[in-house]
Amino acid sequence: MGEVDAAFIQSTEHRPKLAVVEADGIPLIDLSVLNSPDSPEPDAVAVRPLIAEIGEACKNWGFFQVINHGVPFKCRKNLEIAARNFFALSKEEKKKVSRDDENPMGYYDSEHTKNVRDWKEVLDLVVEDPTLLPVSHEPDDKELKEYINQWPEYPPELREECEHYVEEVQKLAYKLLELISLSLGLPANRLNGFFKDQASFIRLNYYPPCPIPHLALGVGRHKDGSALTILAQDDIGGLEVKRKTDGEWIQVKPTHDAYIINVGDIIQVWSNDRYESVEHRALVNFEKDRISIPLFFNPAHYTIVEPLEELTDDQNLAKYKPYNWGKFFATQKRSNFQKLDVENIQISHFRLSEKSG
Ligand SMILES: O=C(O)CCC(=O)C(=O)O
Ligand SMILES: [Fe+2]
Repeated sequence: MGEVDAAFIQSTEHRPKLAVVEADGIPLIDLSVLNSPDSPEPDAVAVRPLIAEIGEACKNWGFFQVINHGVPFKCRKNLEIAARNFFALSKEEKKKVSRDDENPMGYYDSEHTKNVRDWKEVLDLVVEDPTLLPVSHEPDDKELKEYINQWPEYPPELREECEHYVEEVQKLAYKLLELISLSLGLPANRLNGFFKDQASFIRLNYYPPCPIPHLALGVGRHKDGSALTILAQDDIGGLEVKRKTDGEWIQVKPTHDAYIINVGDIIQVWSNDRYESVEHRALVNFEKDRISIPLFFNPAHYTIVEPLEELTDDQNLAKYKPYNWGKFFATQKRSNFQKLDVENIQISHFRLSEKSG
């Protein structure tokens, strides 16, 4: 294995199978009905089949792809190119915008998922600059800090491309939240209100070629703590989703100009488990590098996440205790930065019934 650090090696059961599993992929959903010139109300009759399709995809997969989503292709392509140019810089140059204890936004190449090192480099940015989040995971510590973006000097266009991209993708996020609300039988705007002081992040992921793709992962298996994640991947492929029906790891084949949408932990809790946040991971490639760009759509730090009252009653009791989103996030960050010997915080820790998540 030469000089590869043992911290990257997955235990046997978590190593990827590199042989392709040909199987039913995640649903591909066409949003063109939303883009018709008279832009229909989200609850118009013409949109109902789409709402049903989204509801089924959220219930059965927790993951789907969308096409004809309204985000201009050029805007995504430009950000991808700028991201590539950033990651092509020397380590020394990239480290000028390293994240640190003071500012958790920036560049890093040493993340661990479930205590195994990920084969990736990352630039993390907040969507609202600055974004307020708790300083500490301690429940009684009310102090907040500002998360601030560190923009690299090179390539100079990265900032503008990123801000433009975020603006466009957020429109898609709000449309999807409306459709998801409606699919749960709620008013279209029921979920959007939580995002007023949103603590959303955009992450530029870069996966360099890897000499041991059968032993390591770009990102180890995990669920997103977000409400919703909107992911752009390039045409290399590598994302795998754990299929709910049989626990098999299924590849998400790159589809031109599609976005991959996944239900995060927060929607799982809001929906009282009608929709589930599903495990996923990213494989790496022996020859090729890969870029992916998730936008983690999160509510304000002060949001108390709990099953929505409209979705619970005497027959369908709340399955989770309320939790504070900012504290959840701060706890997660704490165990990501250091390689802690504790299990990362999960929504299952707030579960009221016996079933574990
Ligand atoms: O690179 C990918 O395809 C997935 C990345 C991911 O799941 C994440 O950054 O949370
Ligand atoms: Fe993820």
